[in-house]
Amino acid sequence: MGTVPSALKHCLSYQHLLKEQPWIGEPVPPPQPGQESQTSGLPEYIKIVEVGPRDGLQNEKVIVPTDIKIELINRLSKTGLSAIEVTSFVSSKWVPQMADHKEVMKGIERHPGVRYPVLTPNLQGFHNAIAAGATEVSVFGAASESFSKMNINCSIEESIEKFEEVVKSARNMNIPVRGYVSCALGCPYEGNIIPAKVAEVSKRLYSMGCYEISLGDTIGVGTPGSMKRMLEAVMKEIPLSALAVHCHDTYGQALANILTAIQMGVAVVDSSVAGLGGCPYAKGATGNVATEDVIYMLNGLGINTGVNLYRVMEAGNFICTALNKKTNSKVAQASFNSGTIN
Ligand SMILES: CC(C)(COP(=O)([O-])OP(=O)([O-])OC[C@H]1O[C@@H](n2cnc3c(N)ncnc32)[C@H](O)[C@@H]1OP(=O)([O-])[O-])[C@@H](O)C(=O)NCCC(=O)NCCSC(=O)C[C@@](C)(O)CC(=O)[O-]
Repeated sequence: MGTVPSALKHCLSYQHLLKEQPWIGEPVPPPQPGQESQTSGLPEYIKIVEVGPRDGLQNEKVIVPTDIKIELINRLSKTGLSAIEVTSFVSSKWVPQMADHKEVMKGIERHPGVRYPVLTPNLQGFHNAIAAGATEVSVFGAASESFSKMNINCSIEESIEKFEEVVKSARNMNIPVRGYVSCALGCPYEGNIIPAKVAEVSKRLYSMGCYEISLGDTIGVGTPGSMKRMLEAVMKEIPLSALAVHCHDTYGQALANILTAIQMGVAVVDSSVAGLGGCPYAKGATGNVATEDVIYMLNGLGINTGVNLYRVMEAGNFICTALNKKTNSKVAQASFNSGTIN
């Protein structure tokens, strides 16, 4: 901390913040009957979908040991999160980091009230996921032809056909399917993506039976302005209650974009512990918005997430220590710098 005045050091101390402003670390209780909501027009509850174990780790150069992945998920399961994306049933030639999908899926402790979705690009991935014990899957499409080709080796149209097969099989087995639309605010190969294309792909995924559509700013180029325009287009086609946002923080806009989305009524936010992440097929894209930073912002807005910020920070500290890297969470950095978390 060097020459930082002790008063500021005190302010940065997470434990002091916790003592003095309990709303920072603890989920906000729902309003009592007759009590006015603190959120003034914003959703009262936001579901956080933790994507760290999958999106966060998939781009790590060095293969993360399976037991570390399992331990991370087990720790995240104790934070109050209700959805943790565990792994991807994709080709290990394409994404070597996810090659241990079966072992991870079988190795984790399942906590009541927590869902553990996994990515499945096609029927092969779906069957492998189910055999490993998955009870929820996600298909992942894109609003950019070039990204679709680079990421899953087929056109958007071909991907929709593969996803329909997955959704049909999943329906027969009562397995919920989530749908991703990548490049919702820009593409690493095509640049600008028009909102109408995002709306079109989202509508197709929703119509085929995906219960939730996660709109991915894959390379983190969006701004509150482009987020608003894109959501306005998508909301004409899909109920607000079925939308999620998935923001990478490459240009430092993720929290502002998320705030814009929740001001428009979106109540599901994807994020990654310690801000880990990136997509192997979106060069230069940095991690997802950090879960810690999203919870800190939502706690400050009086929005309930049910997630304990302190425990997420501990999980973040665990994975950063294991990976020997610095956290990307500003909230965790502030706390580490003040010496209260170690
Ligand atoms: C989709 C494929 C498999 C097509 O890959 P392909 O080469 O076109 O597949 P194929 O059907 O021609 O089969 C070729 C080989 O792959 C195998 N194969 C085929 N399917 C599977 C499977 N499911 N699991 C395991 N193996 C599989 C298949 O068995 C065969 O093996 P071989 O005979 O050569 O030994 C490939 O392109 C792939 O694995 N891509 C992965 C891409 C990926 O995981 N990207 C990162 C996740 S997306 C993301 O991060 C964005 C997101 C979701 O976070 C939102 C955002 O930020 O925007």
